[in-house]
Parts: sequence; C-alpha cells; structure tokens
Amino acid sequence: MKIAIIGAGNLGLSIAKGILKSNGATKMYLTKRNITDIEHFEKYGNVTVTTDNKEAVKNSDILIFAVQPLHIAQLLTDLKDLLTENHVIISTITGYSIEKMENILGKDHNIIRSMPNTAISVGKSMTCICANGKGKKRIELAKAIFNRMGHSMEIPEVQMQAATVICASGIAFWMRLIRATTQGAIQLGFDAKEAQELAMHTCDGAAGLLIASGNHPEEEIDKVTTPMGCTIQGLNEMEHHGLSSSLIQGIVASFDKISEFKKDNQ
Ligand SMILES: NC(=O)C1=CN([C@@H]2O[C@H](COP(=O)(O)OP(=O)(O)OC[C@H]3O[C@@H](n4cnc5c(N)ncnc54)[C@H](OP(=O)(O)O)[C@@H]3O)[C@@H](O)[C@H]2O)C=CC1
Ligand SMILES: O=C(O)[C@@H]1CCC=N1
Repeated sequence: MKIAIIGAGNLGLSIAKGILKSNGATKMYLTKRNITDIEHFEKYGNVTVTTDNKEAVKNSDILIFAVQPLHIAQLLTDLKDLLTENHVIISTITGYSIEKMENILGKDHNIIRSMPNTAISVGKSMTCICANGKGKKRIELAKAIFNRMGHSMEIPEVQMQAATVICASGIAFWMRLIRATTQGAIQLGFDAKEAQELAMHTCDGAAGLLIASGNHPEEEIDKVTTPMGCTIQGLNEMEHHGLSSSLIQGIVASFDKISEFKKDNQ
C-alpha cells in the first residue's frame, strides 16, 4: 500500500508514526510546505519527505489529507486533475463535509471522511469514519487501515462533529483528568514521576476493564465501592463539586464551538 499524508503536522505525523509502527505501508510520502522539521523521517527507507504534493499524489494509492480546515479547498482544487477514481481520498479535516469535497472533486471519487486522534501514533486511536456514495466500496479498506492503528467505527456523517469532540478533543480531556489525578497523588506523597505512572496505568486499567468486559462503568464502580468506604466518599465529594456535570458541559461547549466552525467553513 502506498500512502501519502498531505499536511504532516500534529495529526499527520501522528498518523505517519502509527503507520510506521504497524508496518502499514510499503511506501509513504509526507508533505508540508516547510519540511525542515520532518526531514528526519527519511531515515525510514520507505518514507519520502517532500513539499511537492503532486509528486506524492501521483505515487500513492491512499491519500490522507491532514491540513488545517482553511487550506483544504485550495489544496483539493490544485490537486483535482491528478486525482483518479482509484485513489482512496481520506480527509481528517474538522467540519469539512463530504458534500464540500464533492463540490470540488465531483462524485466519482472514493471519499472517506475520518476522525482519528493523536493516539494513532501508538496504535490506540478511536477513529470514526464515513464515506460518500462511491467511497462506500472502500470503507472496509479504510477500516482495515485504521484498525491497524487502534479501533474504528463507521458512523453517519451527521455525527462526525460529535465524534470529533468525543474522540479527537477527547484525548485532551482525558489527559487533563490524568493530570489532575497526578496532582492529587503528589499531594498524597508520591513524587511527580511516580504519581503520573500511577495515574496513567490506573486510567489504562479502567478503560481496559470496560473494553474486555463490555460492562457499564457503574457495574465496575459497584465492585470498588465498599459500603462506608473511602471510594464512595471520594466519588460523592467529586460529584458534589460537579465532576460529571462539568465534563458533560465541557463536551457540549466543545460541540457548540465546532458547530460554529462548520458555519464558517460552509
Ligand atoms: N490535532 C488533532 O488532534 C486533530 C486534528 N484534526 C484535523 O486535522 C487537521 C490537521 O490538524 P493539525 O495536525 O492539528 O494541524 P497542524 O497545523 O499541526 O498541521 C497541518 C499541516 O499542514 C501543513 N500544510 C499547510 N498547507 C499545506 C499545503 N498546501 N500542502 C501540504 N501541507 C500543508 C502545515 O505545514 P506547513 O505550514 O509547513 O505547510 C502543517 O504542518 C485539521 O483539519 C484538524 O481539524 C482532526 C483530528 C484530531
Ligand atoms: O481542537 C480542534 O479544533 C481540533 C479538532 C479536534 C482536535 N483538534
């Protein structure tokens, strides 16, 4: 599989690392306008770093677009004549609809809209995807690509904004919870490094338990909360201060913001 990542910034490079880690490409092109900070990726023999998007498109089968929303329309317009019906065009662009892509490229292209997160670099992304009419035949291929670097879910396009908040922004939300737990652990006497190790692995364990069991979180919480014990005391104190409510309100605020982007981009 020959893959081009057009726009090798934060997300694009995370995808590149995930692809390298999972041996997911025979050949990979990474592009951006200023390549000095990514030239070292050429140490991997199968990676070409270039400013030339056209060269990358001509030599690849799968094209992953990861530029900022403001840049995508011009980029697609510039590349339009080189895009064939065999290319699988995967967009990661927040708030940029399939309809907008089809308005530039036409309907006769395999267009996949995706929403990965930066944990793709370590093979742990939760990635949501949807496709245009023609791209539906390539959705299994797209899922296979993203499943090598985590977990994927096909969703209706109308849910893509919500998926962006929960999965892509969600990485930052969970990081903040890990940071807060780390700060609590330091206050209880662990040094900073130990505290973060405890927080990270406990977080990993909580997610792992739910993934393996399929249980509702409250079912697992019931197993931890000894009557009159310290866990329920702590949980109730957190809820008195609005833990669940503040998370939900943050998620909704993030969604409201993304809905503004959508208006701006259309
Ligand atoms: N960061 C995240 O966690 C996530 C981001 N997204 C979406 O992914 C996209 C990228 O986000 P992010 O990685 O954070 O943004 P960045 O700004 O980090 O990366 C975008 C990259 O695109 C490059 N670029 C700009 N214009 C061109 C061009 N004409 N040709 C080639 N490369 C170009 C820029 O580099 P240079 O200026 O050198 O060209 C830059 O490195 C956005 O649309 C965002 O909404 C989606 C999910 C998660
Ligand atoms: O914060 C943002 O707008 C982008 C989309 C999701 C992650 N980063």
